[in-house]
Amino acid sequence: MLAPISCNGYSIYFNEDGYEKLKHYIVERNPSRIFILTDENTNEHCIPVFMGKMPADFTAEIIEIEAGEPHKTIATCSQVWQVLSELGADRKSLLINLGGGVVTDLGGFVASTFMRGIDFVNVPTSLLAMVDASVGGKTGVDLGPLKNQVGVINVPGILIADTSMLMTLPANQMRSGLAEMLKHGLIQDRNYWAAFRDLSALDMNDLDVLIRDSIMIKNNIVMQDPREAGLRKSLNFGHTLGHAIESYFLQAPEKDTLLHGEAIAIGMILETWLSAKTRQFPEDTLEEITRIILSYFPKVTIEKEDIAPIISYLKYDKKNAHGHINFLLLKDIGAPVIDVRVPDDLLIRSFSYYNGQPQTV
Ligand SMILES: O=C(O)C(=O)C[C@@H](O)[C@H](O)[C@H](O)COP(=O)(O)O
Repeated sequence: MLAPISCNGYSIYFNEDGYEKLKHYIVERNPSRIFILTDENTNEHCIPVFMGKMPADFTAEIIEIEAGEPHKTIATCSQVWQVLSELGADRKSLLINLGGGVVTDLGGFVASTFMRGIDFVNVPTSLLAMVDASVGGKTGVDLGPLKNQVGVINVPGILIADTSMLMTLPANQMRSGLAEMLKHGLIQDRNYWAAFRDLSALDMNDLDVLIRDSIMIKNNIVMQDPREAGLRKSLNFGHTLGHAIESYFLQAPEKDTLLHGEAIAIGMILETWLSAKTRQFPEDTLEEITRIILSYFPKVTIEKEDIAPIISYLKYDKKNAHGHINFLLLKDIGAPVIDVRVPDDLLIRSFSYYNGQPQTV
């Protein structure tokens, strides 16, 4: 059994232990009504798993939203607030967010604002939500293509990380979560990063431990800096350019949208290159990181004419201050440097580096 992880004001429980703790939590809090927020995919694949692990007399109203990043909007929140209201939710209601990062981000925000705040519980069902999105208290929605522009920091009552939820997850969604796990190694722990050099050498039991360790890396950072005054910015490695790329692909009609982790994988290559150019990050380690990331994430075509509009999205990054774009770069693996300014010509050249790398299968 994996031991629980103690966070700021709540705990993360693993697998079967999580459902036992949820049962106690419900008895203790005695909510007047229980609602489960889900999307069409998790309603089909994960609600049956969840219900199968709860007592036979457990009842809840299911609220389903449309799946995918384009639905992580204030309009979807309005619909959920409306349904909660129509179904008679009150301040003692409990919202269980059962889904990937869109459901846990949006559901956390809906719960934090409905009647000025009701209890919520996170049951992440994607790898990305399990190791990253549902941990640490960032909740919110996008503003058009701009990522997570509206939200609050607020934590769930408890979080269940049940790795059996991942059994039905498509391979591209598993890869998307892997990007955040790679990030946790790069910003904090060389040994953790090394575990991903050869994924074929790992089995399902290793995955449970890697997920637990990933959550621990993130949680250690969040505990020290819950409101992102400094250290927590390291969790944004790969996200300055990664979010800009994700936003650009979200709104470009001729482009297929990228999953969050797919965009962050590109962002990590670009930002490691910038680290080598501005912070003496070792060139041989840059080459290794690029090779490993590209072995998991096939090259994405970024044309010359895409680069300027991508860079223009950087002005919306939440780490910006006083009109400056602040990058999180690395001196080495496990040695983040916050608030680095990077000249525009280097930004453009970082894309040439990415585009010049050999294609992987
Ligand atoms: O929890 C954090 O802090 C992070 O930055 C983790 C990121 O991986 C995550 O994607 C987060 O939602 C992005 O945060 P944002 O503040 O850049 O929207």
